[in-house]
Amino acid sequence: MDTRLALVAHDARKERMLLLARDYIGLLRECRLCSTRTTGTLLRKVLGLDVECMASGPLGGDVQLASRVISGGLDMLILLRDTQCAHPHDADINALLRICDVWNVPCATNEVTARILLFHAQVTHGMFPTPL
Ligand SMILES: O=C(CO)COP(=O)(O)O
Repeated sequence: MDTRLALVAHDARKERMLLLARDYIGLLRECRLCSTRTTGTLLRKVLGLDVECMASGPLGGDVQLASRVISGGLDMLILLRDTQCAHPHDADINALLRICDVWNVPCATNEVTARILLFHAQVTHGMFPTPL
């Protein structure tokens, strides 16, 4: 499977991201992974995953991921969002989520939806419905 998957977690969700990634480690090893810098570094160090790192979120990493969606280079986004505080780059986060909707890229912003998407990807080998 060659699914191109972006994994991003705000600080308050990084622990949950690691647990989620550990649960799906077999699937993730078969995907092409990219992340914002701090999330990606953690996934590399703690789980040994091969992750391409963009800039950190506050430094524009979400915008880099949005650009990748626009150029057709991303199949799925998991962005575990911290809803309890404002972020200096809220505009970038909203842009990334909007661009996923514009381009019909499956996108999860909470852990339960992320698990549903990963389960689906596992069962279908990364096949998502194509819009008509
Ligand atoms: O802020 C983020 C996404 O909006 C995450 O960035 P980091 O992975 O660099 O912490």
